[in-house]
Amino acid sequence: MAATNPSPIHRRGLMLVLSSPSGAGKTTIARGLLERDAGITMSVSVTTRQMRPGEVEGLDYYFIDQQRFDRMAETGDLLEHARVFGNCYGTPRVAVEDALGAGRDVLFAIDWQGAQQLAQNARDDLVSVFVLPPSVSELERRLRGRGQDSEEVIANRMAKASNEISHWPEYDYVIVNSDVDESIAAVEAILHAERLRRRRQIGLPEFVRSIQDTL
Ligand SMILES: Nc1ncnc2c1ncn2[C@@H]1O[C@H](COP(=O)(O)OP(=O)(O)OP(=O)(O)O)[C@@H](O)[C@H]1O
Ligand SMILES: Nc1nc2c(ncn2[C@@H]2O[C@H](COP(=O)(O)O)[C@@H](O)[C@H]2O)c(=O)[nH]1
Repeated sequence: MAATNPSPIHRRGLMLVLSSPSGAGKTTIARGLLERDAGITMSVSVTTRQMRPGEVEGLDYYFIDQQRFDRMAETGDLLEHARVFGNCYGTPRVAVEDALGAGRDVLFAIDWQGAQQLAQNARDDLVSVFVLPPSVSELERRLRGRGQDSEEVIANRMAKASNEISHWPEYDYVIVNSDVDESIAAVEAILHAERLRRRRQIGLPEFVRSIQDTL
Protein backbone atom coordinates (compact mmCIF):
# COMPACT_ATOMS: atom_id res chain seq x y z
CA MET A 1 0.00 0.00 0.00
CA ALA A 2 1.31 3.47 -0.90
CA ALA A 3 2.39 5.64 2.06
CA THR A 4 0.18 8.68 2.55
CA ASN A 5 1.83 12.10 2.74
CA PRO A 6 1.92 13.63 6.23
CA SER A 7 -0.46 16.58 6.40
CA PRO A 8 1.26 19.89 5.61
CA ILE A 9 -1.26 21.63 7.85
CA HIS A 10 -0.66 21.84 11.59
CA ARG A 11 -3.03 23.12 14.18
CA ARG A 12 -2.73 25.75 16.84
CA GLY A 13 -3.91 24.35 20.20
CA LEU A 14 -7.03 25.87 21.70
CA MET A 15 -8.29 26.42 25.24
CA LEU A 16 -11.82 25.08 25.81
CA VAL A 17 -13.45 26.61 28.89
CA LEU A 18 -16.57 25.23 30.58
CA SER A 19 -18.28 27.44 33.19
CA SER A 20 -21.57 27.03 35.01
CA PRO A 21 -23.20 27.57 38.34
CA SER A 22 -21.84 25.02 40.80
CA GLY A 23 -23.54 21.65 40.30
CA ALA A 24 -24.83 22.20 36.75
CA GLY A 25 -22.49 19.48 35.50
CA LYS A 26 -19.37 20.97 33.90
CA THR A 27 -16.99 18.50 35.59
CA THR A 28 -19.17 15.58 34.47
CA ILE A 29 -19.20 16.86 30.89
CA ALA A 30 -15.45 17.50 31.00
CA ARG A 31 -14.75 13.92 32.13
CA GLY A 32 -16.96 12.53 29.36
CA LEU A 33 -15.16 14.61 26.76
CA LEU A 34 -11.74 13.47 28.02
CA GLU A 35 -12.83 9.85 27.60
CA ARG A 36 -13.92 10.44 24.02
CA ASP A 37 -11.18 12.71 22.74
CA ALA A 38 -7.52 11.80 23.04
CA GLY A 39 -6.39 15.21 21.76
CA ILE A 40 -7.49 17.23 24.76
CA THR A 41 -5.83 17.55 28.18
CA MET A 42 -7.56 18.63 31.39
CA SER A 43 -6.07 21.58 33.23
CA VAL A 44 -5.82 20.56 36.90
CA SER A 45 -6.34 23.61 39.12
CA VAL A 46 -4.80 24.43 42.47
CA THR A 47 -7.20 25.21 45.30
CA THR A 48 -7.15 26.13 48.97
CA ARG A 49 -10.48 24.31 49.49
CA GLN A 50 -10.59 21.21 51.71
CA MET A 51 -10.42 17.91 49.80
CA ARG A 52 -13.83 16.19 49.46
CA PRO A 53 -14.22 12.48 50.17
CA GLY A 54 -13.22 10.58 47.04
CA GLU A 55 -11.21 13.40 45.49
CA VAL A 56 -7.70 12.57 44.32
CA GLU A 57 -4.68 14.89 44.64
CA GLY A 58 -3.39 15.80 41.18
CA LEU A 59 -6.46 14.45 39.44
CA ASP A 60 -9.31 16.60 40.77
CA TYR A 61 -7.12 19.41 42.09
CA TYR A 62 -3.77 20.15 43.65
CA PHE A 63 -4.77 20.96 47.23
CA ILE A 64 -2.48 23.64 48.60
CA ASP A 65 -2.42 26.05 51.53
CA GLN A 66 -3.10 29.79 51.32
CA GLN A 67 0.57 30.74 51.65
CA ARG A 68 1.58 28.59 48.70
CA PHE A 69 -1.38 29.85 46.66
CA ASP A 70 -0.45 33.48 47.33
CA ARG A 71 3.15 32.79 46.32
CA MET A 72 2.07 31.15 43.05
CA ALA A 73 -0.22 34.10 42.28
CA GLU A 74 2.55 36.65 43.06
CA THR A 75 5.22 34.94 40.99
CA GLY A 76 2.99 34.60 37.92
CA ASP A 77 2.76 30.80 38.16
CA LEU A 78 -1.01 31.01 37.68
CA LEU A 79 -2.54 31.75 34.29
CA GLU A 80 -5.67 32.96 36.07
CA HIS A 81 -6.94 32.84 39.61
CA ALA A 82 -10.03 33.82 41.59
CA ARG A 83 -11.76 33.54 44.93
CA VAL A 84 -14.87 31.38 44.55
CA PHE A 85 -17.26 30.46 47.41
CA GLY A 86 -14.68 31.63 49.97
CA ASN A 87 -11.76 29.56 48.63
CA CYS A 88 -8.99 30.34 46.15
CA TYR A 89 -8.69 28.53 42.82
CA GLY A 90 -6.16 28.95 40.04
CA THR A 91 -4.78 27.46 36.83
CA PRO A 92 -1.08 26.47 36.89
CA ARG A 93 0.56 28.17 33.92
CA VAL A 94 3.32 25.71 32.98
CA ALA A 95 1.11 22.67 32.40
CA VAL A 96 -1.15 24.62 30.06
CA GLU A 97 1.68 26.21 28.11
CA ASP A 98 3.46 22.84 27.76
CA ALA A 99 0.29 21.15 26.44
CA LEU A 100 -0.48 23.97 23.98
CA GLY A 101 3.16 23.98 22.87
CA ALA A 102 2.89 20.25 22.13
CA GLY A 103 -0.10 20.96 19.88
CA ARG A 104 -2.68 19.68 22.34
CA ASP A 105 -5.95 21.36 23.29
CA VAL A 106 -6.60 22.15 26.95
CA LEU A 107 -9.91 21.85 28.81
CA PHE A 108 -10.82 24.04 31.81
CA ALA A 109 -13.74 23.79 34.27
CA ILE A 110 -13.47 27.24 35.86
CA ASP A 111 -15.70 30.14 36.86
CA TRP A 112 -16.55 33.33 34.93
CA GLN A 113 -13.73 35.31 36.56
CA GLY A 114 -11.16 32.83 35.29
CA ALA A 115 -12.78 32.76 31.84
CA GLN A 116 -12.58 36.58 31.69
CA GLN A 117 -8.87 36.53 32.61
CA LEU A 118 -8.07 33.91 29.95
CA ALA A 119 -10.03 35.97 27.39
CA GLN A 120 -8.01 39.10 28.25
CA ASN A 121 -4.72 37.29 27.63
CA ALA A 122 -5.48 34.87 24.82
CA ARG A 123 -8.87 35.61 23.21
CA ASP A 124 -7.97 34.03 19.86
CA ASP A 125 -7.08 30.70 21.47
CA LEU A 126 -10.15 30.59 23.70
CA VAL A 127 -13.43 28.77 23.09
CA SER A 128 -15.93 29.21 25.91
CA VAL A 129 -19.07 27.23 26.73
CA PHE A 130 -21.57 28.13 29.42
CA VAL A 131 -23.49 25.20 30.91
CA LEU A 132 -26.99 25.91 32.25
CA PRO A 133 -29.01 23.55 34.45
CA PRO A 134 -32.47 22.60 33.09
CA SER A 135 -34.13 24.20 36.15
CA VAL A 136 -33.37 25.64 39.58
CA SER A 137 -34.86 22.61 41.34
CA GLU A 138 -32.70 20.27 39.28
CA LEU A 139 -29.59 22.34 40.09
CA GLU A 140 -30.31 22.00 43.80
CA ARG A 141 -31.08 18.29 43.39
CA ARG A 142 -27.69 17.76 41.68
CA LEU A 143 -25.77 19.69 44.33
CA ARG A 144 -27.44 17.66 47.05
CA GLY A 145 -27.24 14.39 45.07
CA ARG A 146 -23.48 14.75 44.76
CA GLY A 147 -23.50 14.06 48.48
CA GLN A 148 -20.24 15.85 49.19
CA ASP A 149 -21.17 19.25 50.55
CA SER A 150 -22.87 20.38 53.75
CA GLU A 151 -26.29 22.07 53.66
CA GLU A 152 -24.52 25.37 54.41
CA VAL A 153 -22.17 24.97 51.43
CA ILE A 154 -25.10 24.00 49.17
CA ALA A 155 -27.14 27.02 50.31
CA ASN A 156 -24.17 29.32 49.65
CA ARG A 157 -23.67 27.89 46.15
CA MET A 158 -27.39 28.18 45.33
CA ALA A 159 -27.33 31.79 46.56
CA LYS A 160 -24.43 32.58 44.17
CA ALA A 161 -25.88 30.70 41.16
CA SER A 162 -27.80 33.72 39.88
CA ASN A 163 -24.65 35.86 39.74
CA GLU A 164 -22.69 33.11 37.93
CA ILE A 165 -25.54 32.65 35.43
CA SER A 166 -25.64 36.41 34.74
CA HIS A 167 -22.35 35.97 32.83
CA TRP A 168 -23.80 33.67 30.16
CA PRO A 169 -23.74 36.34 27.38
CA GLU A 170 -19.92 36.51 27.66
CA TYR A 171 -19.58 32.94 26.34
CA ASP A 172 -19.25 31.72 22.74
CA TYR A 173 -21.71 28.84 23.25
CA VAL A 174 -24.45 28.00 25.75
CA ILE A 175 -25.85 24.54 26.39
CA VAL A 176 -28.59 23.31 28.72
CA ASN A 177 -27.32 20.20 30.46
CA SER A 178 -30.45 18.03 30.61
CA ASP A 179 -29.05 14.75 29.30
CA VAL A 180 -25.34 14.13 30.04
CA ASP A 181 -24.62 12.21 26.84
CA GLU A 182 -26.27 14.88 24.69
CA SER A 183 -24.29 17.58 26.48
CA ILE A 184 -20.99 15.74 25.97
CA ALA A 185 -21.87 15.27 22.29
CA ALA A 186 -22.67 18.98 21.97
CA VAL A 187 -19.33 20.03 23.47
CA GLU A 188 -17.55 17.45 21.30
CA ALA A 189 -19.19 18.98 18.20
CA ILE A 190 -18.11 22.48 19.29
CA LEU A 191 -14.53 21.23 19.75
CA HIS A 192 -14.45 19.54 16.34
CA ALA A 193 -15.77 22.65 14.56
CA GLU A 194 -13.45 25.04 16.42
CA ARG A 195 -10.43 22.92 15.50
CA LEU A 196 -11.22 23.62 11.86
CA ARG A 197 -11.23 27.40 12.21
CA ARG A 198 -9.11 28.90 9.48
CA ARG A 199 -6.81 30.82 11.85
CA ARG A 200 -5.97 27.65 13.78
CA GLN A 201 -4.73 25.80 10.69
CA ILE A 202 -1.05 26.67 10.40
CA GLY A 203 0.32 26.23 6.89
CA LEU A 204 -3.13 26.45 5.26
CA PRO A 205 -2.31 29.38 2.89
CA GLU A 206 0.84 27.60 1.68
CA PHE A 207 -1.07 24.36 1.20
CA VAL A 208 -3.84 26.07 -0.80
CA ARG A 209 -1.23 27.91 -2.89
CA SER A 210 0.59 24.65 -3.67
CA ILE A 211 -2.70 23.18 -4.90
CA GLN A 212 -3.45 26.26 -6.99
CA ASP A 213 0.08 26.24 -8.43
CA THR A 214 -0.34 22.69 -9.69
CA LEU A 215 -3.75 23.32 -11.26
N1 LIG B 1 -27.25 15.89 32.88
C1 LIG B 1 -27.23 15.46 34.15
N2 LIG B 1 -28.29 14.78 34.65
C2 LIG B 1 -28.29 14.34 35.92
N3 LIG B 1 -27.26 14.52 36.81
C3 LIG B 1 -26.19 15.19 36.36
C4 LIG B 1 -26.11 15.69 35.02
N4 LIG B 1 -24.91 16.31 34.87
C5 LIG B 1 -24.27 16.19 36.05
N5 LIG B 1 -25.03 15.52 36.94
C6 LIG B 1 -24.71 15.24 38.35
O1 LIG B 1 -24.79 16.47 39.06
C7 LIG B 1 -23.81 16.54 40.09
C8 LIG B 1 -22.96 17.79 39.89
O2 LIG B 1 -22.19 17.65 38.70
P1 LIG B 1 -20.72 18.21 38.57
O3 LIG B 1 -19.91 17.87 39.77
O4 LIG B 1 -20.22 17.79 37.24
O5 LIG B 1 -21.04 19.79 38.58
P2 LIG B 1 -20.05 21.02 38.43
O6 LIG B 1 -20.73 22.02 37.59
O7 LIG B 1 -18.72 20.59 37.97
O8 LIG B 1 -19.97 21.53 39.94
P3 LIG B 1 -18.81 22.38 40.67
O9 LIG B 1 -18.78 23.72 40.01
O10 LIG B 1 -19.28 22.48 42.07
O11 LIG B 1 -17.51 21.66 40.55
C9 LIG B 1 -23.01 15.24 40.00
O12 LIG B 1 -23.49 14.34 40.97
C10 LIG B 1 -23.31 14.72 38.58
O13 LIG B 1 -23.25 13.32 38.51
N1 LIG C 1 -11.31 30.84 38.26
C1 LIG C 1 -11.22 29.56 38.58
N2 LIG C 1 -12.31 28.90 39.04
C2 LIG C 1 -12.19 27.60 39.31
C3 LIG C 1 -10.99 26.90 39.14
N3 LIG C 1 -11.20 25.59 39.49
C4 LIG C 1 -12.48 25.51 39.85
N4 LIG C 1 -13.09 26.71 39.76
C5 LIG C 1 -14.47 27.09 40.08
O1 LIG C 1 -14.70 26.83 41.45
C6 LIG C 1 -16.03 26.41 41.62
C7 LIG C 1 -16.12 25.49 42.80
O2 LIG C 1 -15.45 24.30 42.54
P1 LIG C 1 -15.56 23.05 43.54
O3 LIG C 1 -14.60 22.03 43.02
O4 LIG C 1 -15.22 23.57 44.90
O5 LIG C 1 -17.00 22.59 43.45
C8 LIG C 1 -16.39 25.70 40.32
O6 LIG C 1 -17.73 25.96 40.02
C9 LIG C 1 -15.48 26.32 39.29
O7 LIG C 1 -16.21 27.22 38.52
C10 LIG C 1 -9.85 27.61 38.67
O8 LIG C 1 -8.74 27.10 38.49
N5 LIG C 1 -10.02 28.92 38.41
